[in-house]
Amino acid sequence: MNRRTRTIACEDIATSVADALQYISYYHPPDYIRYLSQAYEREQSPSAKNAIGQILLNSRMAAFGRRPICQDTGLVVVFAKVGMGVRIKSAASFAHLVNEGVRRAYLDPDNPLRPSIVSDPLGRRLNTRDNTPAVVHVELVQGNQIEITIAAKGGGSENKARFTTLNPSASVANWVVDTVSTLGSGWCPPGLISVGIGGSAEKAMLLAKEAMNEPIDMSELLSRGPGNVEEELRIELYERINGLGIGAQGLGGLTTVVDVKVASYPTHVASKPVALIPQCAANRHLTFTLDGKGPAQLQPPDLSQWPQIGPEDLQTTGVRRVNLDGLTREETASWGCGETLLLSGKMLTGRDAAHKRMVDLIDAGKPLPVDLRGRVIYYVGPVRAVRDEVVGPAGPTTSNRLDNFTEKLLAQTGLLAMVGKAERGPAAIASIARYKTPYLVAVGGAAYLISKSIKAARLVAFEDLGMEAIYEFEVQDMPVIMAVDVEGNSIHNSGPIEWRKRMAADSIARNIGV
Ligand SMILES: O=C(O)C[C@H](O)C(=O)O
Repeated sequence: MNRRTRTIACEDIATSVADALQYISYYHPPDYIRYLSQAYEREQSPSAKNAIGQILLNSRMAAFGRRPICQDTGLVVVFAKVGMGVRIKSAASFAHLVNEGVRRAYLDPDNPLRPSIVSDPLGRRLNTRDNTPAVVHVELVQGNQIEITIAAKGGGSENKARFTTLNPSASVANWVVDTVSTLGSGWCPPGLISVGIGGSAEKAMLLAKEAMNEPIDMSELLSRGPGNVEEELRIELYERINGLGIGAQGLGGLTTVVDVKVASYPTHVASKPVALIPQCAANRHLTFTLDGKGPAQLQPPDLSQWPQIGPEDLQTTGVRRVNLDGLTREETASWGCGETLLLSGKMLTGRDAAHKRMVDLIDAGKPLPVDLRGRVIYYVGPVRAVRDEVVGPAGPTTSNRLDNFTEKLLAQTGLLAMVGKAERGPAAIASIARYKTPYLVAVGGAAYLISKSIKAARLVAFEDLGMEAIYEFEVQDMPVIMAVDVEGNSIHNSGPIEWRKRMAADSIARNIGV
């Protein structure tokens, strides 16, 4: 190893961070694509297969179009290992240099990313407008280089992070499996579950967060067999989590995780801290090294490794075409759980902040700025449009964050249907059944593909909310799956149960040699 002190220019850090964030906004890691392609081939649940197919097609389109894989372009998380033989030529802090890179990447005019960070999280929750600040972890290590692992972590999967301190004798595997079974699918499976064990509370979380960026190698591990207790746990968790039958987008199916990561660290004799963090289908991370010779040189991945899935492969039989202009309650009542619909016509958008404002207006007895009667609402916060786009990537956001507003909105407005992502909670399902207002899902992680079915976008209300404002979209053949029907039946309840049973029956059949 070269032990001379090396000087690294501040510009190299900012430029490399900006380039890396642009790169991961449109290039999935090839290992994830390889594993997801295998999951697509293997999948037997039609809805889950369709969802994985959409994620793969979206990935290829994003890579060629150099536009974000997902509308949630993430919270930037950096793990920097700074060699003690490095001198950084800068009057500013390391975090400041990273944030300069973040700012440039998110405001890049060719591929603007969605600023999703709010300051004053307890109070006014004001968007910082350039996605700063990043979360930066720095470790001093031997050597004279800086190794930076950078990730853009989606909010939906981050929301499902969990932590516990177990008794030293308790089973980590049981806690992880029980916890994953309660997470629902807002974390956008198929992805990864990463587990950190030991250290202290914050150390366990960091272990899990860092481990999820390691290469995906579950097939290799399964064929060579475990070499230590961490690897034994990885295999057990991989099999048991997939055995839950959650499947892609929680629709029920064979693949919930393509890998499980486990990292551990010595801990107190009385303790067993355990952290769990899911990684969603918008799996975005990259590691690069700076050695004083300029910014990192990032080579595009070999896109021939991306499967050639086209829209024609995603048409399932019996797709129902729906005209949103002139939609009636009789028609929405005929939609059955699990059916694929292609929506055309006008729909409104609205997510967290717009829902809060609308319900505040209802509570204050004031009129809403837009009439929701007879309309369909899509829970989305898109990326800003560029060039000839009418809207940037525009995938669904997690619907159950809006459950608290649902009863009031359905009772007061005459809304006809809702489109979002993942399961609804019991109270929202009861409201859906009470007001006969079904709930549909679009595929989380297929945002660029979905944006291509949006033919026009018009700002309608709450402009100051930025990407959270209410728009009217005109869509053509936007693919969605019926998730909760007007009787309150939910595919997110029935799908996983069905696939869990099928997998259990299959493994019984295998064990008795049928
Ligand atoms: O913020 C979003 O657009 C989506 C969010 O990441 C979510 O998964 O709910």
